[in-house]
Amino acid sequence: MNQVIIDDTTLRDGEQSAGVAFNADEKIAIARALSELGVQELEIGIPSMGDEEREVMRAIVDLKLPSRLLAWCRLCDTDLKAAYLTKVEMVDLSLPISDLMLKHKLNRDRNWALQEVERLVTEARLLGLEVCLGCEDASRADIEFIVQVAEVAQRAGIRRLRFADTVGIMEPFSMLDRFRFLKARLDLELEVHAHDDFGLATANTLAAVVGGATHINTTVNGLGERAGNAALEECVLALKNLYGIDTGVNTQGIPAISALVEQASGRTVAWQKSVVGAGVFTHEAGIHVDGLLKYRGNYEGLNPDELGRSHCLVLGKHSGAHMVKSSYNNLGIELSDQQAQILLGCIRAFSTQAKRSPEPQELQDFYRQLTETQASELVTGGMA
Ligand SMILES: CC(=O)SCCNC(=O)CCNC(=O)[C@H](O)C(C)(C)COP(=O)(O)OP(=O)(O)OC[C@H]1O[C@@H](n2cnc3c(N)ncnc32)[C@H](O)[C@@H]1OP(=O)(O)O
Ligand SMILES: O=C(O)CCC(=O)C(=O)O
Repeated sequence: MNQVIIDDTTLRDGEQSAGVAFNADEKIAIARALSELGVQELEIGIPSMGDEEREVMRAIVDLKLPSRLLAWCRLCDTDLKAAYLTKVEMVDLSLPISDLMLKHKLNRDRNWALQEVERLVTEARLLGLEVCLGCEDASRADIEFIVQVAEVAQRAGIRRLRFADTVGIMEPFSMLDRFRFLKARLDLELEVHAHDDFGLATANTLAAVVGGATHINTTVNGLGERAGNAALEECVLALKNLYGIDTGVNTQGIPAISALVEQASGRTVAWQKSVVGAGVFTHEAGIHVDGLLKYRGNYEGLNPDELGRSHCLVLGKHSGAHMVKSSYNNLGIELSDQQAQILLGCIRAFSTQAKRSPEPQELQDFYRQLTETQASELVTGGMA
């Protein structure tokens, strides 16, 4: 299995999520945190956005982080010159490569694309910049034309080709085919950039890796245009656990960076969001909790220890007697089987009505009511 380098684009495509705007301090903090986490490459912004953006990018460059820093550029002189001013090491020079976008976005044709790629890659190399050729809308492009452009670009000095599923329409089997094809035809680093419009960004990214991608674009919490990009946390954990690929990312630091980006972006992470959601290691269902109490491995696909997190077992409508006994045990109360069944009924009724788990004090109250009822029944029975 090939090695995989993460080129995280939280600070570029992540910030493109409508309504998200990081300030300078937030951009710098996120760049620093990603680098400390072990992410090897960071796409830190779009220099052509103006002086302010360039200044922040330059400030990130000045941090001298161990990660390689990239800038995103359109295929034009102004963007390239703006990128040069930031002193980043590498640019992603983006060509809308489908006939659809060449015609309907740029009003250009394939010949123009080939000439401009050759000219601008040459210029970038003369400026001392490493180049990734970004193929925007690659999923709707003629793959033979992608190869033709890549060959021209390679002669001009690119080291990498980015295949962007700009509108998020790929599915894993087609992505696998495309990357196998590109890998067979090109001797270049290959990068995948996936969007989550159909919920397949991570699956498509993994498929690209199997097909030969050497680099993957990710964003923290899956932030990004529309439905977002492939989530850093999902890709890292899936590559590690399902494919045996270590990306060099310290998984223990993932919850903290997720919280940092959640806060800076103003985009709340869903409770059940894989890996980083607050509830993804919380269990209520009786059969699962019983299984976990007996042996964690029974219901553990992803080990929360990898993230410095732990399982959380809660009482609710779907609980079973084992969890009821265990919860009361934690309060120093030993329940009989019969008591556990009665209290389970109380807990179910409470959770359905209150839409939450009972607090320890409420469990104590249920128990007190139960024992008082049992005592009075004993007395009544004795008097009868
Ligand atoms: C798929 C992606 O995610 S691509 C990245 C998208 N990100 C962003 O757009 C966020 C930041 N963008 C911006 O700040 C601005 O759009 C800027 C500074 C880049 C450009 O701003 P403006 O010059 O005002 O142009 P505007 O955004 O309205 O239009 C885009 C122009 O770029 C052209 N363009 C778009 N992509 C490319 C490309 N890859 N290469 C060359 N030209 C391109 C469009 O055709 C249009 O040019 P036109 O004026 O000749 O029709
Ligand atoms: O061309 C690229 O670098 C990819 C740009 C992008 O963000 C996309 O196509 O979704």
